[in-house]
Amino acid sequence: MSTLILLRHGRSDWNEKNLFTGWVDVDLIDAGREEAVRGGELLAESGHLPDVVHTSLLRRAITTANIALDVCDRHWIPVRRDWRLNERHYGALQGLDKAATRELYGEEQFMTWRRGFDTPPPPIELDSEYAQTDDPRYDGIEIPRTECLKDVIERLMPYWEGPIREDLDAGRTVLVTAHGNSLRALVKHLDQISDDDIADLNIPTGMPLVYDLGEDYLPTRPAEYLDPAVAEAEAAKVASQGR
Ligand SMILES: O=C(O)[C@@H](CO)OP(=O)(O)O
Repeated sequence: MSTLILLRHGRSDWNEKNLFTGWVDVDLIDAGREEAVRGGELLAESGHLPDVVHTSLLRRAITTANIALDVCDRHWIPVRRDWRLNERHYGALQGLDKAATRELYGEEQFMTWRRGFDTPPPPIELDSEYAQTDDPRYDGIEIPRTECLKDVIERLMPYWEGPIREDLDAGRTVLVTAHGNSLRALVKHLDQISDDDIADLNIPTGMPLVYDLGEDYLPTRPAEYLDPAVAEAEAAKVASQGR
């Protein structure tokens, strides 16, 4: 049996401004740094101390992991980073205001783009200021121009089945610090959630979610947020973005 801890980054500048973010590398705001501190305290208080951390290549996830691990005195553990843990690429929506987008295109289209399983938003123009063209961190990677959740699952699963499982196999407590939609993809797999039902799942910022996994790398019991009341309130805020 092994322990997997999922942690969405703390609140970012664009979460605060209600903008579609995707692969744009925005920073945490102070409240997001505080969430990361609290996340680290919860790890320490609960005794769930990571032996290794996996992060995306985006600053908000990296900084959240650094802060949380510093607080629980695990700043020294090995770090692995991979683009496959990045947020879902939001295509041409990156940089747009969520409420304005909802008003312009209507509730149904807005929710299809935001939470639909297999409908990607329109692709981003390569010369958009919010595209990642020529970003050296993605050298050698075919950068997506847009992604739906199904696409995220496809690019994430090889990383789950490879580097993350390697660490679980070695008996390590694994912390994965990533994003709302890349974690929705992983939770969909772990909790075997249907393509329709995953639309209703929202991951709160900065709150550790702990899984006990069996031999088949699936949960042996329901996963737990380390502060369930705060998790519920924060997930409701994510769900209502754009309203
Ligand atoms: O904008 C984004 O990249 C994501 C996460 O912040 O938003 P949403 O919850 O709307 O998918």
